[in-house]
Amino acid sequence: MEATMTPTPLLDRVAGPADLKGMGDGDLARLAHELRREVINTVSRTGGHLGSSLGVVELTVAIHAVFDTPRDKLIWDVGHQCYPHKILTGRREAMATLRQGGGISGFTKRSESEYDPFGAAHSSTSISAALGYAIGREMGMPVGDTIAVIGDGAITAGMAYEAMNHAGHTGSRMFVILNDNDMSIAPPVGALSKYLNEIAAKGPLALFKAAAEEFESHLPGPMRDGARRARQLVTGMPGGGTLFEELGFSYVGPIDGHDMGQVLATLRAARARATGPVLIHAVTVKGKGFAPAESSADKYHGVSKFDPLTGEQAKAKSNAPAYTSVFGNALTDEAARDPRVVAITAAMPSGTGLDIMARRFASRVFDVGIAEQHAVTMAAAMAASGLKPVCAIYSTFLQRGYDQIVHDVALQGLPVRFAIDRAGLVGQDGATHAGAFDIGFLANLPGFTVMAAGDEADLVHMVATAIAHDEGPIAFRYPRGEGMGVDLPTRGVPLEIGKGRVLREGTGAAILSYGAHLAEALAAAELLEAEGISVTVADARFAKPLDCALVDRLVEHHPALVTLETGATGGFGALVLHHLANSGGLERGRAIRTMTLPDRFIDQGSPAQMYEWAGLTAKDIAATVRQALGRVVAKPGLRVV
Ligand SMILES: Cc1ncc(C[n+]2csc(CCOP(=O)(O)OP(=O)(O)O)c2C)c(N)n1
Ligand SMILES: CC(=O)[C@@H](O)[C@H](O)COP(=O)(O)O
Ligand SMILES: [Mg+2]
Repeated sequence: MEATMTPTPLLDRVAGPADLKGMGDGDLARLAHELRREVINTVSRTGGHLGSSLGVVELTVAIHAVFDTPRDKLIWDVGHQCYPHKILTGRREAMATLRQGGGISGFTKRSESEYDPFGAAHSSTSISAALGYAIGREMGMPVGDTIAVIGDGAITAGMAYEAMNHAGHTGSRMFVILNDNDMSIAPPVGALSKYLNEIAAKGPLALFKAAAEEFESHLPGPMRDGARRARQLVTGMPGGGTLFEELGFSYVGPIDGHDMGQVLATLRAARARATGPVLIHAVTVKGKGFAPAESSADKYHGVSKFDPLTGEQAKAKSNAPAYTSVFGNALTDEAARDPRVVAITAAMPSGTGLDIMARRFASRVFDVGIAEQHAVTMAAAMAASGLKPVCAIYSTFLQRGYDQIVHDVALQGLPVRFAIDRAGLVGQDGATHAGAFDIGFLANLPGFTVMAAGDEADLVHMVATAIAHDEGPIAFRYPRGEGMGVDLPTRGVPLEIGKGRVLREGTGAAILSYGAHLAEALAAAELLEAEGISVTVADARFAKPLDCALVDRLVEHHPALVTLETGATGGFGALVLHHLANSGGLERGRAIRTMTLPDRFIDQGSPAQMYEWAGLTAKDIAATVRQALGRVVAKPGLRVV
């Protein structure tokens, strides 16, 4: 393939950032060109976050050329754009394993490289981390400069302002590079995005204020003159110019983030002169240099394997609808019936399936930007106003809104509906994106109703249940990807709160499943049946209120009970044990086992691989049942005991 055979003579000379130091500016620009091809070629074979990585190629080369990493700490916000950085920092070969089981992570990760000083994957943490390192340096730790690269999407989150507010106060020397490509995963929303567009529209180097004026004198002639003229145009602006300056930062920019000359000159000037916090505003293009990415609506934010010439992506193999679209369609149906239904996403309209509802009811879907905390509190007040808000947030990102869930929703008993996608292990995004903790952290809250969909049809019913439930907060979880392909009901019917269902009756043992691993529970029952162990499989549906009568029945009629969930310890199984301990159920002499995610973070792989590592496959479930029954089956070659 032509693209894969493109020669890379400069990149071939780069074993690490030190090799960039001897290169002239022209070579650095050529290196960026080679690096971009390399990113396209490698990601075409693995899939991953392509568009964001292509947008920071010049920035990456320039930062490593100008700064002294790893002593200087380069911190990528989210880290999904770090592929060029990985290639330049000794991981070029390892890129073939990107996001694969046993391979390198799709994000920055401290354990992976000394060039990754701070792990990421959840957004908007970089400025706090850069400030933490800067304070470390000020207190005598072996740290050089600190540089945070944050996108225009990530900088919508409150945490970025908490950090800038503090950095403006400490006055610490640090650099924030705002990578403004006018895109989040979806087009960015909000007043801030509009504001950044207005600044960018003033043209290159239009605003050089405060300490930045000092940098100006260190720029090469033509840039200096342009900057000075531009600055004169804006002098007299009240308060010194940009929002960032009001927060105590020197603002430099906007610069063209793909013009290597401009980027290098700006970074060199900033590095030479900065005494306090500096924000460099670089305007970039998401998907830069790869026409299919640049011209697509999502700028190839996240792609599967693709043809590096045409950009055509590999298609999903399954024909079953994804849980996300089942949810999106079911919610749209509910919204059509009840005008009080509104939905909220934190910058993930397509990932959550709310784009489906937005196509019919645009004014009732609210994209709040990367602002999960705000999303939850706003939803609480929407509920208080009489609306029926559905907060659709991935399990892993809901963690960020936890105090709001406790304080604003649960304590006030407000009927916010939480649609929790990406429950359980998600695959290539790895541990940072696993939906591991929501069962435990919601079911421990007084007044919360907590459900998990056993299959896609049940998800439709759970959407209906949540919409009908006005008595307090309610949540339902479901996994990433396709379901079992079961027939979907034409209309969701509210479930009886706190009632599970039995799918298969047996006498030898019982499996009580909570959530979409129901399919594995059924498969385990088949395996056991073949060995003569007849198994009851029940779907709890509710972690809270727990169907205690069902639990008691299973314990009474079976010598062994195994609970199953795709969540961490302290979740559904713990609630079952809690009930049995307090009701005397544990004294009946039954063997009880809880199957949860193990007490460790599980790195990326395919979901099937990850569940294998977690010990949650159908075979593992069957083995746990056997073990509970005292029927230990030996591995081949070993004596049966
Ligand atoms: C707390 C949190 N919420 C949501 C996400 C999902 N997410 C990952 S990247 C992204 C968009 C980031 O946009 P931007 O910072 O502009 O970077 P770009 O992709 O444009 O380079 C979002 C919403 C996340 N990683 N973390
Ligand atoms: C970087 C990030 O957080 C998102 O882009 C995430 O990778 C999306 O995950 P899904 O593919 O599951 O929507
Ligand atoms: Mg962006």
